[in-house]
Amino acid sequence: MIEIDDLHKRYGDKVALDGVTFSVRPGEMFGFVGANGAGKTTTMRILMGVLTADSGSVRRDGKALTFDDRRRFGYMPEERGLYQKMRVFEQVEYFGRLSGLTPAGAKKATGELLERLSLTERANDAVDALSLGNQQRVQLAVALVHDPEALILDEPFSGLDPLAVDALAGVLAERCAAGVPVLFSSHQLDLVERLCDSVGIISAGRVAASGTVEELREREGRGRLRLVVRDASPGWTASLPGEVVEKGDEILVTGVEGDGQEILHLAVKAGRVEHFGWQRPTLTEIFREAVA
Ligand SMILES: Nc1ncnc2c1ncn2[C@@H]1O[C@H](COP(=O)(O)OP(=O)(O)OP(=O)(O)O)[C@@H](O)[C@H]1O
Repeated sequence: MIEIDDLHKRYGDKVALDGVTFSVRPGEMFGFVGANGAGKTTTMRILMGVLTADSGSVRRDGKALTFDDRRRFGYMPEERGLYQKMRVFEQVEYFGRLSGLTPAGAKKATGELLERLSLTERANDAVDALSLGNQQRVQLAVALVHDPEALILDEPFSGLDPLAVDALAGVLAERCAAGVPVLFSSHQLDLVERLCDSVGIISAGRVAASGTVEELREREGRGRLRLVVRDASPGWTASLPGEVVEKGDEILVTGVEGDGQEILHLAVKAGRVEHFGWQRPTLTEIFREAVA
């Protein structure tokens, strides 16, 4: 288990982190989301030892992370960091060797990953001859080549086409299934919702909400009813409690207390109830609420 505990970090007068706490379990895919400047990169840099925190700690199974632990992690930094003139195969293999693989092991792992990320045909091209999306794939191969014990990826999906997104999602899911904790940041909330077991929403240097996607939807969705009432008598919604938004026959009521039976009763009296149910928010709606 990777534990991030009460991290504080200032850059001069600017408070970047104001008590960030969350954890990522083995085999868990954790999506780290937040507005620009919320503190995601700073948190991941501290986790990887690129930056030091003013206070707080980063632990693995209760023990402070060491240089050796981090060497066995796969990291994709925001600033990236490939040798632009080096060929793709050579580069991934080189990083594999740096992370402790044998020459034969590095060669084998590089070949497999390039195949997986559809880069085999570009294996002998220099990185600067590749499109940005393909450079991103190489960066991912570098993070993955040594079969890391944990993955810390800063916006790994940005700039990837849908096929590359699927390929990466498949690789990450496999690593998770093998028990590896995976933490990645992203602004693509639909993707985070689809892929992640858990999510942390960071806002102004604090974790505004965290938990499994299901927990968040359950928690934040309480009190939101959606109804579809056909042929209703005009103006019937005026007596509904809570905040009411109407779109034709569809009615969304928020701030509902109790089990909503009173609302159902009024709806049945007013017209033909075609739908009545609690509405669970999307991650985007939860995000908007959490960072508001
Ligand atoms: N080297 C630095 N010097 C001064 N301020 C910094 C530095 N790095 C980050 N900050 C500030 O710290 C805050 C957190 O930045 P950080 O890069 O961690 O956010 P982020 O959530 O990763 O944002 P984004 O989604 O835009 O990548 C921001 O206000 C940013 O301007």
